[in-house]
Amino acid sequence: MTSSDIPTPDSAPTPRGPVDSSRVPRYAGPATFARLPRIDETGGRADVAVVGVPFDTGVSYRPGARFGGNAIREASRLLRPYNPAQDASPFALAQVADAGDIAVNPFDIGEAVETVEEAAGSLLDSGARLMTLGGDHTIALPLLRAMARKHGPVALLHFDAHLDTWDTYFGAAYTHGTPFRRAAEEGLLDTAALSHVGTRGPLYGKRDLDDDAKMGFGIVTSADVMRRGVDEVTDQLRQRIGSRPLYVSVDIDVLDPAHAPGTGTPEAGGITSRELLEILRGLSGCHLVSADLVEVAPAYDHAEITSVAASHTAYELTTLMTRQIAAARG
Ligand SMILES: N=C(N)NCCCC(=O)O
Ligand SMILES: [Zn+2]
Ligand SMILES: [Zn+2]
Repeated sequence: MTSSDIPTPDSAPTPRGPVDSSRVPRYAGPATFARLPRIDETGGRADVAVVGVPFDTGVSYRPGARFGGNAIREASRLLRPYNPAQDASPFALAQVADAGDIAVNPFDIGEAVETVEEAAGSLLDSGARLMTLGGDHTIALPLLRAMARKHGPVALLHFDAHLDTWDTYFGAAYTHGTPFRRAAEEGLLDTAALSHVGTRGPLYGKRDLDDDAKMGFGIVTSADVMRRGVDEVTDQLRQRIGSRPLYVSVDIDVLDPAHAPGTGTPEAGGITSRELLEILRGLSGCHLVSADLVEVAPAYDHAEITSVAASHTAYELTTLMTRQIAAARG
């Protein structure tokens, strides 16, 4: 590549947008996220790559999140191109493309983790930010490894019913309950800006909380969101994050089972989809480098409740990223 090949802010081509649902019925044709082009249809170019990771070998309870990405793509057919809550047309601001699925080994967690890290790394190297659709929460570890390689230690905003900072399950280090302990041990996280949001439910012991706090995490429980309200909570999170590179990881079980029944380890007393979407919208000043959305298990879903909530969550995250990309281009 010569220097003249390096895209400059002014030379960014007009993004190729989604299929127009006023001309082609939205239920027609194969599903990509939000009916966006596949990455091979944009010449391999994506400012934001939506990528699936069909993997659920790391779960401790109900399996099925390997089907999450495609369920979210199906539910995302109903999304529309203008996002009034953020006053933005995300798919016109930057190229968002569906990069398909990372083909990971379902029988070897260690190999799967390596494959995700490599594939995520090459998408990041191509200049894309990632909107990853899981898959179970194990995949956050290789994603964070790829992020840290590019950005250094990142701020983490983790929406989940669970801490996911446990040590091992049955002696296994790589599971969906342990990604953030591994990430902390490996120095992938900026310990001054780590937050869980929406945690609740029984733990193994008080020590779980002590260990978690030692890693640097602050906690906003689902009850805190209810008592203090979305605006106050979001202000506090934003202050903590500041201008650091931010990675957002959303486990769909952060939502109450009434809002997300289709997941493997549901816990009563969660936040609403309205609260989740509003907190995300409040992050518009933050430097969001990539995000994941995990633990959608469509076999336990009803009427696509969970995958619709997930598709809207990914839409808000994608909007945040495209707004920042467009603002940086000026
Ligand atoms: N990451 C999710 N969804 N769940 C973790 C639950 C771990 C456990 O069974 O204790
Ligand atoms: Zn969870
Ligand atoms: Zn989780």
